[in-house]
Amino acid sequence: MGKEGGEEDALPLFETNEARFVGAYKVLAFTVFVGICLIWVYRLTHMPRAGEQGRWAWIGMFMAELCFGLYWILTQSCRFKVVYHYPFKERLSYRYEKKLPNVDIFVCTADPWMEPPTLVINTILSVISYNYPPEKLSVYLSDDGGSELTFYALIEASNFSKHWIPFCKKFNIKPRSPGAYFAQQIDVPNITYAQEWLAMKNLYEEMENRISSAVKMGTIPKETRDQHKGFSEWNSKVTKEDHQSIVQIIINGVDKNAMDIDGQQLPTLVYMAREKRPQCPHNFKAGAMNALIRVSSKISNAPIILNLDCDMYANDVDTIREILCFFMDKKRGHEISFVQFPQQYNNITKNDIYAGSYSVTNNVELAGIGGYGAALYCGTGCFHRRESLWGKVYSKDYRGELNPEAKKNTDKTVNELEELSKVLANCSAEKDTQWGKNMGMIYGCPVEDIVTGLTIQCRGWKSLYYNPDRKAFLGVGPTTLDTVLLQHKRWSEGMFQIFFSKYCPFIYGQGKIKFGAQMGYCIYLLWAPISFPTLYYVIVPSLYLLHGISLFPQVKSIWFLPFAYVFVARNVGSIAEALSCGVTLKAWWNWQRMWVIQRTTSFFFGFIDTISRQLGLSETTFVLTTKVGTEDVLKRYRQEVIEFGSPTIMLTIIATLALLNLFSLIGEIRKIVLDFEFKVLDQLIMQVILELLLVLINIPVYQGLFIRNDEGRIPSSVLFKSIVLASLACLIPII
Ligand SMILES: O=c1ccn([C@@H]2O[C@H](COP(=O)(O)OP(=O)(O)O[C@H]3O[C@H](CO)[C@@H](O)[C@H](O)[C@H]3O)[C@@H](O)[C@H]2O)c(=O)[nH]1
Ligand SMILES: [Mn+2]
Repeated sequence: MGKEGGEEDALPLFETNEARFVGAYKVLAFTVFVGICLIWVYRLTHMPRAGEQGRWAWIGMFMAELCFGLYWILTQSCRFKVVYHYPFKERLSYRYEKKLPNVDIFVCTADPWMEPPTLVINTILSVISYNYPPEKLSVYLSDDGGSELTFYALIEASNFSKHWIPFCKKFNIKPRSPGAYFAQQIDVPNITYAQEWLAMKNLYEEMENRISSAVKMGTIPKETRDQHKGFSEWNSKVTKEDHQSIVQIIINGVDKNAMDIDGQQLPTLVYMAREKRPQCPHNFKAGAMNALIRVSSKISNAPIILNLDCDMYANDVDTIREILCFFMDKKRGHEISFVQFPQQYNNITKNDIYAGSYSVTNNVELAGIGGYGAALYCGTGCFHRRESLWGKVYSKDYRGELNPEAKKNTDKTVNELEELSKVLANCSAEKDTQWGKNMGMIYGCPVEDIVTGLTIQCRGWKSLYYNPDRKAFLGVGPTTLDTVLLQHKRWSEGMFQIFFSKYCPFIYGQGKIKFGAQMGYCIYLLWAPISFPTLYYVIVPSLYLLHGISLFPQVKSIWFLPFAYVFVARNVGSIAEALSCGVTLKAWWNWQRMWVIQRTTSFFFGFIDTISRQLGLSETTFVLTTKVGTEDVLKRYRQEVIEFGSPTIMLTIIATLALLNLFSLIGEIRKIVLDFEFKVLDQLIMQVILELLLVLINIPVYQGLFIRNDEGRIPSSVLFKSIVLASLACLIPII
């Protein structure tokens, strides 16, 4: 190879390109910015004088538009810096195949009912069969549910993996989550494949049945129980909230007898339920992750860690090799602390009814923040360098070698390792330490991921966002409106809390991360307060319309132009962005509905809860996202019919606002038609258009209120309350 090999060695392992059309976008953004400034000028110069009707409403409109405008500016920096990375995995294999580092994979689960064990083991099976040397792979499951059923499912999965891994490798199948694999249509290339496919499918279904019946009956088959010593950890005293540490090495990868049916070595597989005591705060997922970091350091101690939620199976087989191209690149690799993949779901419907595809967030915003070297850590689908996650500060001399010989505890027996690890999973392991502060995941915030990523970046590390064509991980997206709203409430609340804390990117990150990245973070951190201008815009113009008072310029006025321009340019731009991300126009429309609904409910309550926590009135909680639904609910989801479900306050707000918009639009139309008040139209046209758009967006809400009679409609108690509330609002005297 000689000279050629030398040249080959010098080539980078990945390349980074900037997105096209950024220049054109900047021009468009500039014109919108001018438009926004003109709107502000109009509001200031045309304000009704003291004593005139509508003065206060006008000031409110100005404040709302000021907030929208400033928020829009925040969303620009990331759009100026969108980059895409391309790894060269052939170069990696060519150069480092013999020196590949060990990789630890952490999967977190927290409840066997909301996160069924079959779902969990599908994720485990998808990663245990990665196209990567098995002796270098260790998979850990953290079970915050402390459930014997999950442990049992993991034992079943370990037995199944002995068949599954050879099958995957023999036919090079994708994806390697058996559930997802058998659910897809496949072409059968030959008879051997067909036979083995069928045999494997049966094996999988038998296992699935055993697990579901164990879950249904709440008991574990006696023969399995007798086979594994681990079950002795569960006695009548063990509950989800109160139990000792349990660490069970189910497959010990260093044991030469741990083989699959083809005689190949198996990856290590570990079950962990950290100690939980009512008096000791467990810090939710962050606590689980920190326990995993410590426990794994005793068992496999790999320099690279992949973190996954239990519903996120690996969809590509070569992901580890791709991210190693980033970490092992000679020039830039050593600075990189983590590589984040987008959070994507495999159950998104064609028109994305709950806006769960995050297409624009994933393809544009996150890629753009990544362009500033500060990709956000989003909790799942993220590969970390163990050292930086542990708390190391980046220094210029750091070489970033991923030692392939990292210590594996070959000299200790499984029992010894388990006993050592249990101590590290105890509550006392963190007493008087920096865990949760400067080490591992940060505590005290419902979005531990974002704040942890930020602290890592502020220790000098870079992070990279990677969104490959074939999706690397796929999870289960929410299938009811309730779930979406609760999830977004947790997120908006957690993120606003960061903004308010010492971790505010503009203070904590000052001088440490780029200004563009500081702005990028705030797009999300300010979700909660953006609820106020939105609520204002949804409520006040419609009340004033009812009373025939105009809050916008007339069509004939020159000031009509900036409003019209900003409205059209923003929406055309946003549609173009959406279409370029490959979504349908209807999906874009559905996003607008979710945008209004989330801002007026989830984000609003997120705001209230953040404030009440600041005042010490409530504590941090973590409401798990449900990952299962009844057949009936799933059917409606597939038909893209919104599942309104139970009578919550949030639902009452949604219905009340929708009715208010409807009442004011009907009132106005009535006036125009009955009283021939066409001249009013000229004055009020913008308000009428605003109401019309809101009413059109809310059509599914009216259907849920008045037309539908399935289980997912809006309950009649909510209908009643919202009619009363909206009518009362119409009677409010206007000042
Ligand atoms: O006490 C807990 C609570 C949650 N989890 C796990 O955390 C993950 C995320 O929970 P989920 O209910 O699915 O929340 P999502 O909103 O879907 O999660 C996103 O947002 C969270 C922060 O709000 C991050 O922790 C997640 O990684 C990110 O995927 C799941 O695997 C849970 O099993 C625990 O291990 N322990
Ligand atoms: Mn989730």
